[in-house]
Amino acid sequence: MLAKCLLRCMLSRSGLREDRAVCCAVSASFLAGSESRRRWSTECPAGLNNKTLKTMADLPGPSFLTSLYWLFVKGYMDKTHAMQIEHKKIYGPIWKSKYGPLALVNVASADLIEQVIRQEGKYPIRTDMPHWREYRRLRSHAYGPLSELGSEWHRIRSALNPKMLKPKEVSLYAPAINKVVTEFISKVYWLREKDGSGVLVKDLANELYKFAFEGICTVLFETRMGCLEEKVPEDTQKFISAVGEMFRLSYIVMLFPKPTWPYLPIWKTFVACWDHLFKVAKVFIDKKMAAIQENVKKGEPVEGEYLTHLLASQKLSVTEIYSSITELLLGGVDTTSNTISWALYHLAQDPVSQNKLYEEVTAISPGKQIPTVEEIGKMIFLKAVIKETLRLYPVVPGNARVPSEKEVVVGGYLIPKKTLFHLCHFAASHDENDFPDPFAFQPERWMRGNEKWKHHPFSSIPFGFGVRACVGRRVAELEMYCTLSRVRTRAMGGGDKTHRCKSHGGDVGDMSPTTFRMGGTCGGDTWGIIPHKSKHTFRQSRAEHFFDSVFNLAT
Ligand code: HEM
Repeated sequence: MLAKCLLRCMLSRSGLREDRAVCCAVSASFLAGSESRRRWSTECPAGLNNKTLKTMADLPGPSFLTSLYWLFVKGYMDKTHAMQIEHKKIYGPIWKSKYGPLALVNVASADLIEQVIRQEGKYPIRTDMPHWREYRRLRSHAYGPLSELGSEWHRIRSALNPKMLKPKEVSLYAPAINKVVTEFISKVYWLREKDGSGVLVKDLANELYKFAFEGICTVLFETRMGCLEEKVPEDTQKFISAVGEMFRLSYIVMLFPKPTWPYLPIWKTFVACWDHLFKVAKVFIDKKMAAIQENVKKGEPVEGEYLTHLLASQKLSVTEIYSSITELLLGGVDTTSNTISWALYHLAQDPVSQNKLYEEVTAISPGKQIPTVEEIGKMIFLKAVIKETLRLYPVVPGNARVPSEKEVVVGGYLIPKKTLFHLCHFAASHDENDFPDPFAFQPERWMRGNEKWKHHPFSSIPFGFGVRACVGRRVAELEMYCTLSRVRTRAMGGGDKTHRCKSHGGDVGDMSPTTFRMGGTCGGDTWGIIPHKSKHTFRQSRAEHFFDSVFNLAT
């Protein structure tokens, strides 16, 4: 049982954001796929048959005790993404990890990740999420896109997808998202003025969580939550904290056998977090339903975007809508926000890229105007900055798949069905064969025509791939593009004068009236990414690192 718990814990660590949905990250042309890519979905590779294939028993990998040693003695427990790279060096791109009687197969190269995904079946499964499902059973809630499985999952996704994934539909959210961005920028100015130094925004990560939550609520409910106001409504601030706490406890709950859960104090807190998440979502959904009923009573047309459309389509029951919306809200809190934090952090460190972005944005969308969706579409470098940020700091550093329909062939090994595959995205997106100097921030890698652009299409798939990929991808991208294209920072001091790390001392260089510094206590209680000058790491514990990046607002 301990073994089973540890296994779940490992996956939860590395694949935490596996609990959060994703969309297809690869272009339509690639989705079409070449013959050589397709062959993996149906048959063994040429020249191999079941007799020449190796089996699970032939896979290299650490023993149970060795795994424990890595986690607890070598200290990789809270940085399993880094362990992916170390294990790949030792065992190669495919290895098994044993946890007592259980074994999982790790794949850590782009081509092997592709092979697994192409054989994932009609209704891909990440993991069975027993603790999330148990909560829903306890409260008689329905399952949502993150927690549902099989054909029922497919039915839910079919209802949620259209207004989330079709670029034309998603572009309709731009004006609403831009209003939130405008408020965010004003808030940054206000916080900067309010601070004694006149330049520092102390807790940027938290400001971005609030911004992202406001953004997703605007899309789903067409209602403002007031997250960016001076005094944040208690329920919404609590929602943000509950997301972090729920993910933190998710990981701990899985350390214990299921029969013990009802007796654990942390299970009670875990349940309380979910109760709050469901409660907040329900209040907003009920308000929207009442407004629709009112319109119907008055004989007025029922108009609106995401939730209105979902309710009107009647494809999901009301309880399914409660659960689906709750799970969508979860995906909107610390995904885009952490990515924006990291992007800003790197731009602050890299005046050349910062200026390149500034030049691109101001050339395509001159003046102070808000870039249109069409203009954003032309901002190639802006998109490269986000892609590079997600390559370096994938929101989901390790995902999972359980091929449930039939045995699969991966890397010349015949693997029985229902085997748990750990997709080591962090190792793949830091492979120097695909990305030379893999830890360096180089947005140019993503510019077509650049020699460095040549990488395997599965080497960095931050939103996943295929039918189970992130449902929020298009909304997330729009939100990140709108934000970065409007913060419009321009490096003025040049060199290292444009950024100093408070934790490491040193002054902050030139302080023009258009300069602001952004500090952050990072990650909070969530599996956050801590932007910090000298310590890029994924941390779970609350940390007080400041990243004091200096920006010169060129508004
Ligand atoms: C930077 C932003 C984001 C990233 C990098 C990201 C990444 C991911 C990834 C990797 C997955 C798993 C995909 C798979 O297993 O193949 C996922 C799933 C999911 N994401 Fe996102 N996500 C982001 C933002 C969002 C947002 C804003 C929402 C809410 C609108 C969202 C909602 C979901 C949901 C509901 C799932 C589960 C989908 C399913 O299982 O069918 N995500 N996401």
